[in-house]
Amino acid sequence: METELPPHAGDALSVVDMHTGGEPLRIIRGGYPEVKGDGVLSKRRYVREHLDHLRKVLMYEPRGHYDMYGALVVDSELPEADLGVLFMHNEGYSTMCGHAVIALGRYAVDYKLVKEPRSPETQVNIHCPCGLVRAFVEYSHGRTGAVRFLSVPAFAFATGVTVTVEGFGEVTVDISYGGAFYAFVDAQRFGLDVTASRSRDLVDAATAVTSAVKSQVKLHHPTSDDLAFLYGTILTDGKDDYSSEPTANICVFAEAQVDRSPTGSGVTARVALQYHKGLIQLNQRRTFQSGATGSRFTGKAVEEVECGDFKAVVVEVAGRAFYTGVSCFVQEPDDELTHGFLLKNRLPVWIEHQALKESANCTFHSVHRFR
Ligand SMILES: O=C(O)[C@H]1NCC[C@@H]1O
Repeated sequence: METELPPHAGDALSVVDMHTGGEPLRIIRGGYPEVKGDGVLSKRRYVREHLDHLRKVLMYEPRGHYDMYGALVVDSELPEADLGVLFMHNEGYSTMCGHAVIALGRYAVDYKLVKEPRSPETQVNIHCPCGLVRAFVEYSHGRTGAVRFLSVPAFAFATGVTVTVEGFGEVTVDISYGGAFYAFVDAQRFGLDVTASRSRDLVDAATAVTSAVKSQVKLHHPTSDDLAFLYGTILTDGKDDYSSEPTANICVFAEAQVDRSPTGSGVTARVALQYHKGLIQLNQRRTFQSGATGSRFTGKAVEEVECGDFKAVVVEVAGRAFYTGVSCFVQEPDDELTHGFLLKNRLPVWIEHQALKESANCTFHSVHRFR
């Protein structure tokens, strides 16, 4: 189908839209300028400094929405990578995204970014900012299906850290890394239920925790300072002991953005945490359910590895992604809203004023790190 473009200026941006467990993924296919940089991490810095206006065009309204998520395929410096990728959301560029890896696995096979698809699974090596993630895409009779991926080394960073949370007092959290750092808290601490409470209440509690951890706990990653930041807070149903029943969680990341999926990097971090606490064994698979949509991923720790000083695990996460459409976006020079906008009603007022990102004049807890 040939699409006739309406009046516009500059390059049109073409995308393929997918969703994984309800979480959108807008994959940029064309119209994006060259991304400079020697490697995926330096390309991530480049787009942040030079091309951030295009993230807003594609993620924000009127073309996207507050919770839109995107991926830009880039060249990777790793010989074993089939593709590199940069992730984008309502606040910037994340370092890992499991729901995107699940969608990109299918996309890479369907759009021929890998040479020869193989049955029953085609391996797609995706170089994410956090490192190389190996995806395995079901492939049969020319059709792609479910995807599983093996994470970068994941580890419990600290458990039982008490922070002072605006509006809630002292809250004890665990912090774990699954390609991005998350704080984990049982939603019951706030009198909430991850599957039944109003999203607004879950967002307020999780955002307050994120803000507190960001200002009170200093994070560290053994391989790169670019990875050492808190991406969000995951509220759980507290069901961390092994069970064949699903356990639910909801992830609030970036600027109070709500993941509709069970969160691939969050499942990775949560499995690492459960393994660290001795609650699950290697190869013991658990099912993780999104508190937002009920969609499910599975996750299991498959191998013990080291990551700097940390005892880490490789986690396998599995899920399904689906195509929702293709679009071509344009801009008109006399449209005063063409650059994109967000309704600023998601953050609690006190956080908007205090600015989530402020890190100056913070007192950091020194936390016990696991070796
Ligand atoms: O599945 C994930 O890992 C991602 N979903 C949105 C937030 C995380 O980056």
